[in-house]
Amino acid sequence: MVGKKRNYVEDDDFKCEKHLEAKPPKKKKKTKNKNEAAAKTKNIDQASKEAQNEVTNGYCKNSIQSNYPTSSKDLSQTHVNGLTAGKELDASKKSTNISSDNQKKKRRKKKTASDGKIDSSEKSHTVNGDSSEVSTKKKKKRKKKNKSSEVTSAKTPSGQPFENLKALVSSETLKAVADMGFLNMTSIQAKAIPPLLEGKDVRGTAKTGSGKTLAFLIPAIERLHSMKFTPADGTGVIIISPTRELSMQTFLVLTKLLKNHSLTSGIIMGGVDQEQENKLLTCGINLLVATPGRLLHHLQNTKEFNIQKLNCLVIDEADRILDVGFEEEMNKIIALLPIKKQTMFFSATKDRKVNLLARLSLSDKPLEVEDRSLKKRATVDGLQQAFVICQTDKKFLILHNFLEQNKKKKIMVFFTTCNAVKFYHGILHALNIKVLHIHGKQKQEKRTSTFHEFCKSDFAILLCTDVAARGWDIPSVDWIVQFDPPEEPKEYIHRVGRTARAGGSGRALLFIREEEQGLLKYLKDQKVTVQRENISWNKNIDLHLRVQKIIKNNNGLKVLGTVALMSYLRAYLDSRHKQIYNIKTIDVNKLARGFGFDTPPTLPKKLQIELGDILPTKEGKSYNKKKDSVGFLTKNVPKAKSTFKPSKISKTKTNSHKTKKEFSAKKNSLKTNKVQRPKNNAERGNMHDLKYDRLKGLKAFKAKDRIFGSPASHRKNSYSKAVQDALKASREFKTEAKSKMKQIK
Ligand SMILES: Nc1ncnc2c1ncn2[C@@H]1O[C@H](COP(=O)(O)OP(=O)(O)OP(=O)(O)O)[C@@H](O)[C@H]1O
Repeated sequence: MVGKKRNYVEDDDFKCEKHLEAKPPKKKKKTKNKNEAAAKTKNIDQASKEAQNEVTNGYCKNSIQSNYPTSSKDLSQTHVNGLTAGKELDASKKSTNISSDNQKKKRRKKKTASDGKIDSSEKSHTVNGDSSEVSTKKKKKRKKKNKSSEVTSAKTPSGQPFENLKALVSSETLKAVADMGFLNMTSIQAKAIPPLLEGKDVRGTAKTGSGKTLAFLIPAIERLHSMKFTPADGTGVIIISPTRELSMQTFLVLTKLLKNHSLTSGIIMGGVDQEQENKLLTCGINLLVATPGRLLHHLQNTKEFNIQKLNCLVIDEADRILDVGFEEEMNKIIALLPIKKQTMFFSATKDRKVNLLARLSLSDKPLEVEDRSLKKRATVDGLQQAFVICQTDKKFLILHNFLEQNKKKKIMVFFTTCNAVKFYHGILHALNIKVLHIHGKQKQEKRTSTFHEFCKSDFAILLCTDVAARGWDIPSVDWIVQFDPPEEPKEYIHRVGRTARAGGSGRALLFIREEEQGLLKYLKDQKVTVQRENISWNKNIDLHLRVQKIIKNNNGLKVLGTVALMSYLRAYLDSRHKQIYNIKTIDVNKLARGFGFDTPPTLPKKLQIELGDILPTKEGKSYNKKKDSVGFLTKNVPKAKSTFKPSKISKTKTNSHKTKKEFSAKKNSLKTNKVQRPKNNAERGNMHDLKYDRLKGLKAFKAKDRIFGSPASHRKNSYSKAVQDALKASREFKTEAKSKMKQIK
């Protein structure tokens, strides 16, 4: 039972760090031989594993964090990497010192320079201790891997040190921050932490990867620490994040910061057993990280969820929370929370909707804290951005070429729809390119495991949707490729923000069609500079045929491709930014080729009608003519010249049905009757009567004559010969039928 004041994952996480700390260079230096050292490490590993199991088992019963033991470990591993890198840097510094000493000695001994080099490297091996056991290949890998960490250390913010907060922040928190390897505050941290510690409401905006998480977590922890919060006080801080992965990430940073505190922390989010979460909330979670939907559920249904003493509400990526349709939930959540509380909003971009939310939840006008450099440039300095203009059918060829050339890189490739991610994952897999994929329609377990696999990898390719665009702090991502431009233009900034984080460097490549260049104007307005680049794809001409073959032989992929193409069109149809994404500019043939189809697949009628409505049909210039040439849509949708107008029938389903039926009935009757076309109005009137007669029978025809009091003979003379013949035939038919009936009787 978790009744004591403690952080549930703390032990698990802490152990991970201990495990790493178990191999300090000094200890290794002392060991006499390699075997002894290896045995020692083994023992430590085993001991730590055993202890870890105990902890995990102990908490499995009571805490929700036990759902993510591996993820916690993995993530903490990646976070701890920074520390390890720091140590290695120190070690390398030592080794250089030693090497220079050696050189002096060698100079004294008049040895050759090359000898000196060898010796110095040998020395550095001794200093690093365990590195002698590591193969050179591994060392190279590690060096590469730590590149970004080195950059991070090199570019550690030169601002105020965290030590300056000594008077305001507890020693427990400061120690944890120091243990995380952070000495100086980033700009947003230096600006936001002091007013937040004073209890002010703050709306913070700063570039991606600038350390916003610590900026809101430190004051939130300090607030509860100063109030001596215990589990019996319930929840004092709620941190809302838009995605599950971001929640987990924030939660892990939180657990690191709470390492020396007795405050409790927990996480609730979609895709996790609610019963377990109920138990967790019953225990009293002081700092709670949550996704909006699940938080609302517990606020409405879990009686034990105690928020009476709620002090602080943090909304991370506030604009995204409203974008992804959580507006209603957020309004309800805010209505259910105590009015008197401190509120913090953080994001890399601003939105008008956030103003609305700010007005709803902040008691006074919030203090605007903004990274000054945002006014000059919306993205970080270490980021190189380029765009390539390509036609829809060439996009995949360029991507394939790009991935082939960057096999040893860590790459994220963004798509607009889940179906596109699934489809291209299948195709690349069939083309023997190993890729990971993540999207919103995946089960949570799969999503989490893929996320951690990508985090851990030195080089890997991750295909993803915008579910991965916000807040993910993945180490050493080299490239952000946007295969589809973002549906929401401001999402561009968040996508490219997954690289060049914390002072590091990275590159981004955007694929756009010529007609989508409106996005560049938007980006320019947002102070994002993107350079044009030309990328070759000529070598890949036969790739298109290979993809076609794959699709032909794999029905699953064929279906996925069709669905992905449909989703693409749907996204275009539904886009709010018609000035950038205009359906009229899409050439469906090229689009289909981009999805590996020779000719476009048959689309559902509903979508056909929607497309027909939107695309120019009168002129029949581009779309219809092109479609006709490959037979696309011609089966089901009439041509522009036809009297049948889709625009009329698309209003309601029932109406359209009627009109269609009437239309085809008229057409069929005209065909089967083979009646001559009427030459003048009089004849047209007679024709109508004749058709009426044919359709409804002679009886109805005569009854009509009776009603109007005009015998059929009255109009006889004006009838054309064909009409008279028809009348004669029907009369004959009638008498014949009568006589036959008599015979039967
Ligand atoms: N003071 C600091 N010094 C050095 N590195 C830091 C500091 N604070 C945070 N970091 C590191 O910077 C990286 C980015 O931090 P964080 O995820 O908080 O950024 P963010 O501004 O929230 O980004 P995003 O807008 O993408 O969510 C993390 O790896 C974190 O460990």
